[in-house]
Amino acid sequence: MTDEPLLTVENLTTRFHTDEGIVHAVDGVSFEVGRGETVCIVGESGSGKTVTSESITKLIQSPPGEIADGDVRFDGESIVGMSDTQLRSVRGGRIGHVFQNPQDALNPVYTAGWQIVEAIQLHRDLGKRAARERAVELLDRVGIPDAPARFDDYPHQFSGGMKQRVVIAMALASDPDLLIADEPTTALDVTIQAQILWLLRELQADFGMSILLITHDLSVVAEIADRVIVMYAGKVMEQGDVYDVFEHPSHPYTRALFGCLPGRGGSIRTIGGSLPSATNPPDGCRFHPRCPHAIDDCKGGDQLPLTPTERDGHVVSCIYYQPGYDASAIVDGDADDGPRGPSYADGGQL
Ligand SMILES: Nc1ncnc2c1ncn2[C@@H]1O[C@H](COP(=O)(O)OP(=O)(O)OP(=O)(O)O)[C@@H](O)[C@H]1O
Ligand code: NI
Repeated sequence: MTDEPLLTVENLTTRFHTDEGIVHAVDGVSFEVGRGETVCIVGESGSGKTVTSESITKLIQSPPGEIADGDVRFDGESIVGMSDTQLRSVRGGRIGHVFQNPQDALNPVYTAGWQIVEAIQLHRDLGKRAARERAVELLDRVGIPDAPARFDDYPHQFSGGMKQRVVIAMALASDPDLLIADEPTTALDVTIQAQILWLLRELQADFGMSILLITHDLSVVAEIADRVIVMYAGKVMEQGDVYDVFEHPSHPYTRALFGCLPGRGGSIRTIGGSLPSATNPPDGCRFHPRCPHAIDDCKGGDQLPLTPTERDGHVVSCIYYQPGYDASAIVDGDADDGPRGPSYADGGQL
């Protein structure tokens, strides 16, 4: 064991080769997830959140996908260089993955209990009886009432929310060190969504695992994240401690996303205009065509590297935070809960 973070993603670059050209889905993304830490990725639809999370365990289908550059290190080992056999023991083993739609993760012809037993036995040398006991324990732990009786039920006998709980139990079956959850609640009713996210938070506290969570629900982010990564058009725009990002959203994009939070709740806001073309992204800052603060200097060169703000670990990729520029132009004059106004409401649809 070292002080190294559990997960280190460095300059991750994932592309898709399509008839329309090369889709630059994830372009030089770097971040870390510490041990026992919960990190949330937020950003509009299409910004590269899923591709980032699926690149971590090389779930990207190739072709058309390709991890063109960068490295992913998990507990000190490079995943990018792993063989398929090594990868299989990491996936669903030390890294659990919960996808958006529980339907896809469960096999309709096997009972819920059987599927969890299988997930347990895949990674642990447990006899049938012990694995069954553990499966019932897990079903109970994820909040399935009357778990011993529900063990023999088939997926269709569970409601959507209960199904997602079963999927989470499956992901926990191998005692993962990292749980990746990609919008685990989008397919569910609003009230159930909150319950599932609270469950994740409780499980994180119990199991001590790290969580990488992708969600559109900013009230959830505020509640459960330790750190937040804001992505836009394949790039990280801002990253920092959850309090810093919520109290001092610094990139104009983050400020736009957070802009219409009723109180501190709400979802990712719809911003005027749309994401740039993924095959032909703009030069300069990827957000400049939609940014009310854009100046000529934002329009050329590469996306700026993430530069520190005055808060520890809070970094932002925006020219206003570079020496010689004045960040107060972005932050001052906006309402406390972020920018509003015509420049963000030009009627564009996402
Ligand atoms: N198999 C694929 N082939 C071509 N392009 C793809 C493929 N998968 C993803 N992309 C593209 O990669 C970019 C990033 O997609 P991604 O699914 O990561 O976005 P996201 O942030 O997860 O969005 P959402 O919030 O809608 O889930 C998009 O431009 C998308 O169209
Ligand atoms: Ni996604």
